[in-house]
Amino acid sequence: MLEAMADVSCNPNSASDTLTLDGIRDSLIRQEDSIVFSLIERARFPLNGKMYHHNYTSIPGFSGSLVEFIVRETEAIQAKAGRYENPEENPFFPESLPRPLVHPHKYPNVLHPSGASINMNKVIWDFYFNKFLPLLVADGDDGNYAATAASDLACLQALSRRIHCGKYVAEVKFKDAPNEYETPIRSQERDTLMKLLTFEAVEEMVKKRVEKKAMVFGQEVTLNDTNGEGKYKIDPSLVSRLYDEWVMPLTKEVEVEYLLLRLE
Ligand SMILES: O=C(O)C(=O)C[C@]1(C(=O)O)C=C[C@@H](O)C=C1
Repeated sequence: MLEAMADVSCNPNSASDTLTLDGIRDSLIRQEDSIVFSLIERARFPLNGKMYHHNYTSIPGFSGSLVEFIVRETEAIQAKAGRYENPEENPFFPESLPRPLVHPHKYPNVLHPSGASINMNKVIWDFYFNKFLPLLVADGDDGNYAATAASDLACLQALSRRIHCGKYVAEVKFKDAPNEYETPIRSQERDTLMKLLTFEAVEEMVKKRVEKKAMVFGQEVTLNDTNGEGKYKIDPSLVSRLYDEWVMPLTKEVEVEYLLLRLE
């Protein structure tokens, strides 16, 4: 019998669920699995660099890279199916997305309304393609552009969802200690807010855990006892670096942005 698993979403499932820091941290832990698996999938392909060049494709009526074309088109289909009605989801190309065609699901929204204006996806796009991806995958071109772009999008969506959960973390931290947060919010002190919401010991645990997950999920599984010792599908220390340099700093950036708008 399957036991109930930690919920992957930060948004409560029903209006009666209360937001707690422990609950959100459990969701962030579960999302680590999705992120590590998506990176393992992307690493099956080489860089396939042509996909990212602006002038490589000549798609009628479209100007941009092939990966941008695929992401825009996929987001448009997913928008029609209601993906962005969920307050946890943020599109990479929010301009002119089609309206949902399906019956709307009523997502409880526990966030302050200004939270909806925070979208860090341009920064996520930039670090993912320009800094992180070349470290994750081998050089080369195997021509599997559509499949590679689909796996890039899976990574981007998993990272974006996790980073934007910063809105929920900030909401719960504010509700737990409004007196501590109100003064720096009123005087718009970013550095004070950043210090208040940072827990270094938690960050150290996150880095260690994601590195371990990359080892466990990315090992070669064989039927003898060796299990491909020491050979991993992605470099475990790179996953820890991903969290250290980009995922956690951007989550905190989302938290600060959210708090700065919290009393509007
Ligand atoms: O768990 C928290 O309190 C968070 O704010 C999340 C998070 C993270 O991104 O994992 C970010 C900041 C804290 O320093 C610790 C962890």
